[in-house]
Amino acid sequence: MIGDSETARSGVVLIGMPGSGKSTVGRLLSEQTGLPFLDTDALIEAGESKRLAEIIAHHSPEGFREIEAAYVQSIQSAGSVISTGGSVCYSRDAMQHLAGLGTIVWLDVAPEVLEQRFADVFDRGVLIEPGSSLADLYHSRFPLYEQYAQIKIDASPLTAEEVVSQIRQQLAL
Ligand SMILES: Nc1ncnc2c1ncn2[C@@H]1O[C@H](COP(=O)(O)OP(=O)(O)OP(=O)(O)O)[C@@H](O)[C@H]1O
Ligand SMILES: O=C(O)C1=C[C@@H](O)[C@@H](O)[C@H](O)C1
Ligand SMILES: [Mg+2]
Repeated sequence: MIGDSETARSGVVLIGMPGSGKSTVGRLLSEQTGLPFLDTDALIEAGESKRLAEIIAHHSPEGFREIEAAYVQSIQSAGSVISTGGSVCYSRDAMQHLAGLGTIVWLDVAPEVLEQRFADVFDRGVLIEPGSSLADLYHSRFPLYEQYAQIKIDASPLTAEEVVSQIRQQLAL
């Protein structure tokens, strides 16, 4: 667990698997609290003028991770709600930077639930080895999300509104 300064406490950084609800919950939390909202996937797409799936298709997984880490480390907005991409957990530097911008909240959603949320994980542009399942990805990323999270929400049985409510309760927002 890293990042515990006063500045870090003023914002919220959502991490977790693709489809765990980071963008949905982040937008709702921003609407309810009035904190500005930033989605790192949108930041990358705007900066590269391409859709994520296209960017991923044109780079190696390591290449995409470097691009993502550079965009994330360019963010200066402490005190915002920041929804990240699921793969940001691979960059220690990016995670350390995020820890300086807000409390890191992990939306933990079981792979069986994630599978119901999108038909084809490969269409979505996720960094997953061909032949691997969402469950494989979940288990390989679990220790990374766990390492960086300051708060973990067991979000599998919750609606997006309930997740927002738990975050607001835990952070007194
Ligand atoms: N708590 C929830 N319960 C049910 N469905 C949800 C919940 N949160 C999000 N969803 C739905 O799951 C899908 C994925 O959500 P979302 O795009 O917010 O995930 P994400 O974590 O931002 O994914 P990515 O890492 O790909 O950006 C959307 O269709 C959204 O409406
Ligand atoms: O979990 C992942 O591997 C990804 C999730 C998306 O949010 C994007 O950041 C990108 O498509 C990779
Ligand atoms: Mg998202």
